Amino acid sequence: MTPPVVLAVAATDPGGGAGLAADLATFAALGVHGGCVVTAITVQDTRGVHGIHPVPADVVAAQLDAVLGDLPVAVIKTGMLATPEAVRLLAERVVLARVTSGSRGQGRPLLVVDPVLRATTGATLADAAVVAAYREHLLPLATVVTPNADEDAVLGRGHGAAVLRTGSGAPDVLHRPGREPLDIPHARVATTNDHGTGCTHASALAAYLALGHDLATAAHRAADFTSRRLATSSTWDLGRGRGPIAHISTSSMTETEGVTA
Ligand SMILES: Nc1ncnc2c1ncn2[C@@H]1O[C@H](COP(=O)(O)OP(=O)(O)OP(=O)(O)O)[C@@H](O)[C@H]1O
Ligand SMILES: Cc1ncc(CO)c(N)n1
Repeated sequence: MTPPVVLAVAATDPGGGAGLAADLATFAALGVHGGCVVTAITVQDTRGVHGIHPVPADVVAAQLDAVLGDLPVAVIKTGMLATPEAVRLLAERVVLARVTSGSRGQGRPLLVVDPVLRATTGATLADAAVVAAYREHLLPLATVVTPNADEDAVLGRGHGAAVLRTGSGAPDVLHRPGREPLDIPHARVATTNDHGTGCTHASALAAYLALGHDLATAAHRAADFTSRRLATSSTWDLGRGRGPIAHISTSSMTETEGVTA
């Protein structure tokens, strides 16, 4: 069966924990085809972000036009967008894009915005101009935004999109316009091997939406998927800082047991 297509618009992480590596691994694990538009190359490791090199705006635009002009993108998931120009030109294309085949018919692709403003390590990943561009151009188009508590405070509300507020030890809370907030409980995993957790969670949410689940169901499943990945990485010893969240499952590790040992 032809899978739905989810397009990640985000940056690279050479260590493979966060950004596009997390997005594509999560899409593959959940059975959707993933595209990836690169907005920036980061220099980072599990200890911190050492450099961010934005891709020129016309090259971001050309990548988007290539994919959106060819594949039936059901859901667009954004991560680090790096510049206000990238935020704006993506928003312009989201308005014009149409899903030309697949389960969602002829409408606009759904839009999952993971506002990457700060890394787990505390590094700032977006400046005030990027935040302003999010507020003005992208958030009003979003199906759902997935800020953590800090990002929620920085971005504010009033843009009309649903908000799945994550992190800070409490359950995730899904806020939908005109409806009561809904708690999304998830099993808490005691681990510092969590680099890339936000990217993994938002990508799982995007994949479940592409598979046809409603927002509440997709949020429950994304929380469950993320907890299971953290449970897998909790026993790992990778990197000198906050190790990566697992992008492989316990069962795929069993399959390869002995091959690399
Ligand atoms: N230790 C944990 N155990 C279980 N779930 C977790 C844990 N840490 C985070 N999560 C879940 O993962 C999702 C994303 O987490 P969080 O909001 O902390 O990401 P983030 O701050 O955006 O991450 P990053 O900045 O690394 O991308 C949320 O659903 C959150 O509840
Ligand atoms: C590329 C990239 N995207 C997102 C994050 C947030 O964790 C990160 N550290 N790096």
